[in-house]
Amino acid sequence: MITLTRTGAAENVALITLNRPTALNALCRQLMQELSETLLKVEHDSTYNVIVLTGSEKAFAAGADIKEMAKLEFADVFQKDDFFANWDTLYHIAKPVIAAVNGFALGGGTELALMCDIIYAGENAVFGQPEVSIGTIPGLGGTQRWPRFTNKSIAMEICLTGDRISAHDAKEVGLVSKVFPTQQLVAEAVILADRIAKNSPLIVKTVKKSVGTAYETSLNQGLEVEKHLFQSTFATNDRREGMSAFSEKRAAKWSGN
Ligand SMILES: C/C=C/C(=O)SCCNC(=O)CCNC(=O)[C@H](O)C(C)(C)COP(=O)(O)OP(=O)(O)OC[C@H]1O[C@@H](n2cnc3c(N)ncnc32)[C@H](O)[C@@H]1OP(=O)(O)O
Repeated sequence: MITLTRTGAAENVALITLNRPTALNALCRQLMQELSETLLKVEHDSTYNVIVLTGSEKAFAAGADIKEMAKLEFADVFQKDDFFANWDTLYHIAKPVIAAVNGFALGGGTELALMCDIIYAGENAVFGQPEVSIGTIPGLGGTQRWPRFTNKSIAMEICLTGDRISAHDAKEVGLVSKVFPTQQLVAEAVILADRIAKNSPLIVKTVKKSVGTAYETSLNQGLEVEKHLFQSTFATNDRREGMSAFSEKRAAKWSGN
């Protein structure tokens, strides 16, 4: 249900594709287990620097698997076994993750994209949180990340109505950073991944940690974390190399330490 392809100019971009076409990439347990395993494999393989997560042209993911969920009771999801085990692996990956979203990204599909660091959308992308229309609520971060990434009014409207929004509307409200023709989307996401992958993986990881802190703390706490992370780069060879290379007018050669 998941394919992993090595790509990018330097072959250091992991293209992870959700591949369950018969159910529009609905996020069943097996798919999420495989996704989690693939993400951890890439995370621990130093030959990969950046991850691009995508689906098909028709669907990034049509949400959690409703047919699987329909059989569950409260005790199943709360106590007996954690229905969301492994679902947030994506959010804890230290390497940058770019979501390349074409087609339906509904419910858990939108929430999966919201766990990524950057969202690029194809012109046919559709985002939304339709859980309210099937008697439940977003459970993978939708009610928390929409207000942080857009604003309260947009978040409430999306989550209370279940309405879908287009790629261009998603860009307008700040959910996605760029919109591309559907067929170019993945290539554009890989070009972006290449630009990130040209930098030191060590420093890229530090940048991700610092920006991510802005969504977890107060401004003052975040500024304190940023200051310490900035200072910590002065203990790295890559910081020395980057500044020397600038002065010597040459390309930096990163050692990753
Ligand atoms: C914490 C997270 C919670 C959640 O995420 S709750 C789920 C939120 N998502 C949704 O409510 C969306 C459900 N899906 C749909 O509304 C529609 O699909 C679409 C609008 C996305 C596409 O409609 P169309 O193009 O007509 O395709 P089709 O015939 O409905 O779907 C093709 C096959 O895919 C299965 N499928 C689609 N979405 C899901 C899903 N979320 N869970 C389980 N199966 C799904 C269908 O049932 C069907 O299968 P078959 O051909 O066997 O009838």
